Formats: sequence, structure tokens, C-alpha cells
Amino acid sequence: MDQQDTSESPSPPAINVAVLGATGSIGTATIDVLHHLDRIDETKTWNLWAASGHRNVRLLGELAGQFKRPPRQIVLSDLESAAEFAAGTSLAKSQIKTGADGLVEIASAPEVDVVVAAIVGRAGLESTLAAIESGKRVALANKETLVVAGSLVQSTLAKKSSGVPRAEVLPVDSEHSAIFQCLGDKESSSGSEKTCKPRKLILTASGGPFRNASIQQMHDATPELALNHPTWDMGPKITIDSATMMNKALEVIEARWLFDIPAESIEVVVHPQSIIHSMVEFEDGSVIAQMSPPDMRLPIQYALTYPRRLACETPALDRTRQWDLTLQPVDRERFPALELGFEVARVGGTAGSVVNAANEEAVGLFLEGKIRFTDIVPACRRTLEHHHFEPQPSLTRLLELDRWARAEVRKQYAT
Ligand SMILES: NC(=O)C1=CN([C@@H]2O[C@H](COP(=O)(O)OP(=O)(O)OC[C@H]3O[C@@H](n4cnc5c(N)ncnc54)[C@H](OP(=O)(O)O)[C@@H]3O)[C@@H](O)[C@H]2O)C=CC1
Ligand SMILES: CC(=O)[C@@H](O)[C@H](O)COP(=O)(O)O
Ligand SMILES: [Mn+2]
Repeated sequence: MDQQDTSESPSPPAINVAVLGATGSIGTATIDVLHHLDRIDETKTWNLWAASGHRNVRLLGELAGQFKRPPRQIVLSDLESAAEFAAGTSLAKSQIKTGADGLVEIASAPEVDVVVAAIVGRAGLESTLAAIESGKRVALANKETLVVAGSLVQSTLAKKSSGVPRAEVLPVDSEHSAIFQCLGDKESSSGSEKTCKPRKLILTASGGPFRNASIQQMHDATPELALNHPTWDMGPKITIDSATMMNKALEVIEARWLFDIPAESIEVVVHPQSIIHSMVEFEDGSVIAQMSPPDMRLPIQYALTYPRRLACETPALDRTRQWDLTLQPVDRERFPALELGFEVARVGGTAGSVVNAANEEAVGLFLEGKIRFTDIVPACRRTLEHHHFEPQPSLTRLLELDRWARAEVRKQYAT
């Protein structure tokens, strides 16, 4: 009789993931997805290799502590937070990094396979660019990277540096993940890229908390009302962007660069239920939509496992109940942000950096109670119009203009 083999089977190959912005809404959902994948994926082990936080040191410690094998690298924004984190962990001091340099270091570490770019705002730019330059798979939530520097991202992706694998940027943003899914895998689609060319990308927008509000109601809106998103639970900055529809404006610009498509081929339609995450219209007029309940774990997981689809903790749509799927045009008068987004997507150059910075600053001032909700978009428009447009700026110039635009908004409101 053969002797039974009692030796343990070797663990499946590991995927090392760096989560930048692990303490945020996308970051914590990503950690949930990593635990889930590690439980169900028989072909891979999913490791949190590195994680970053900004102010929420305690949560970062809790998240790191959930893993059998703790992350090898942690990044916090300043020395004080790093010292606080060090006091509550067994990690060595050398494993705890700080600031923008620390983020770039983990985003480009040779051990890292996938970088989840989930820092909010321009603060996520350099680390995302570093991940792209070092040939990682980038699961991109930080849409501001493409808004500020979409052209630079495109040229970096097109460049083939010797010894560095070409990076892949896979969308996490629900609309762009939907479009990516509707476009289908190049390998599996029966036609060539040319025969399957999209005619229009149709982004859906929930319409936010002020979908049916009057201009007067928006004028009087408090941060509390503006933070009350009807369908998604997200961080404060993107939630305010959804309320002004600047989020959709940023997403138009994001789509322009991510899918290398002109602004004229992008449309936005209001869909209050947030079940159709976006659609693609093809040359023959056929429209393909991607649908699922509003839950970011699905697009996050798809960006991690692509091209594989594995069981996901997002529940499937319940087909035993009635779903109303409404589509409505956007009221561009009440939501002037959208026109701004299309303009920026058309002209490119320095416009994205200026509008993004003005918006980040204005959203911050609104949340501090210093300006009105209806001041946010005009502040962005004025700042865009005051700046001297350049068609092909360097990264240094984009960052200079980011600082200029923030100061300009503060000057406009004398804060
Ligand atoms: N939330 C969502 O469902 C979606 C989000 N996105 C995009 O994903 C990104 C993240 O959004 P979301 O998760 O909602 O945001 P959150 O505000 O919830 O989280 C932001 C994360 O970034 C960190 N952070 C904030 N400021 C800095 C900084 N100056 N330097 C380094 N890290 C910083 C925060 O750290 P800490 O908390 O420790 O201070 C936190 O980890 C945004 O670009 C957003 O547009 C896209 C689609 C959907
Ligand atoms: C979940 C996600 O991708 C967000 O960008 C969301 O789409 C915001 O909702 P709005 O459609 O209201 O901007
Ligand atoms: Mn989105």
C-alpha cells in the first residue's frame, strides 16, 4: 500500500499589494477585498505588502494588525504620526516611512505587484506616477492623477523602458470600470479593435443630493446636506464633488485620458439608482451597460484580479424585486461644473491641474464653512480663466500651477 503523502502543499504564488490611502473609503474596501480574495482564490495568496495613511494612525494600525503576515512597509505623512504608529506595532522603525518620498518608495518597490492608488486629491499624484513608471499594475481610484497629468500618464504608458515591464492602469472608479468591462477584453472580443470601436462612452451620474434642488436651495446648502449622498458612502471630498457634479466633470476628463477618446465622444446621463454604472455605444448603435448594486468592492476586485472574475462579496442584483432604472438628461444650468469638465477634457494642457486645485481648495473652504456651496464651481471657472494656458506643460509646471490655483482661490475669498 502506498504511504499517504502528509506533507503540506506549497502555498500558491503571492500577489503583493501596496494600498496607498488604506484608511479611506476605497482603502478599507480594498483591505476587505484582499481578505476575501485570500480566502477564496485557490491560485494566489493575496498579501498586503505596504499600506499608507495620513491622519488616521489608529485605523492604519488596526488594518495592518488584521493580517497574519503584517505589511512590510507602512507610510505616514509626518514624523509625529510615524512615531505614534511605531509605539503600537512590532514593526521595526526602518519599516515605517514618511511623506511623499515614502509613498513613492512603496509604489515602486520591486516586491510590489499591484498598487492601489486610493489617496484623495493631488496628494496621490507622485506616488501613482511612480507606480506607473516602475511598471506596476495600478488599480486607479485617484482620478485626480488623470485630471492633473493625463497626458503625462499616457506618454509614460506608451514609452517602453528597457528592463521595466509596461504598467497597466486599471480603473477602480465605478463608471470607468463599467466602461472597461463593456469594452470587453481585446483578446476575447471576436473583432479587431477597429471593428469594436466605441462611438460614445456614456457616464452615468446619480445627480447627488441636489438632483432635484433649486438654485436657491443649493445656495443655502450646508456641508451636512451636501455630504448626504443618496447612493454611495464615500470620503468627504468626492461626496461634495458629487453634489456639485464636479465629480462627473473630473470623470469626463478621466475617461478622456484613460480610454484615449475625444471629449466629443463622451456623454453624461443622470441615473439616480446608481445600478447602471456606465454604458458604451458602439458604431452600430448597440449600447452595452454594466450593472451591479452600488458597492465599490466589485470594481476594486476586478482591477486586482483582471482578467479573472472571481466570486465577489458585492451581492448580485436581486431579480425577485422591481428595479426602476431611470435615465435623465443633466440640467447644465443648475450643474455648471459639467461644462467646465468638457472644456478641460477638450483643451488638456494646464487646464486640468488648475481646475482640480481650485476645486480641492474650494471644497475645503466650503467644508470649513467659509464659502457657499454655489461658490465652488464659479471659483474653479474664474481660476481657469485667470491662468495662462500652456498646451504641453512639464510635471514641475503642473505642480507650480496647482499651488498658484490654490492661492488664487484663497485670494478670491480673502482667507
Ligand atoms: N469612495 C469611493 O467610493 C470612490 C472614490 N474614488 C476616488 O478614490 C480616491 C479616494 O477617495 P475616498 O476613499 O473616498 O477618500 P477618503 O477621504 O475616504 O480617503 C482618502 C485617503 O487618502 C489619505 N490622504 C488624505 N490626504 C492625504 C495626503 N495629503 N497625503 C497622503 N494621504 C492622504 C487618507 O488618510 P487618512 O484617512 O489616514 O487621513 C485616506 O487614506 C479619490 O481620488 C476619489 O475620487 C473614486 C470612486 C469611488
Ligand atoms: C462610486 C463612484 O464611482 C463615485 O464616483 C460615484 O459615481 C459618485 O456618484 P455621482 O454619480 O453622484 O458622482
Ligand atoms: Mn465614479
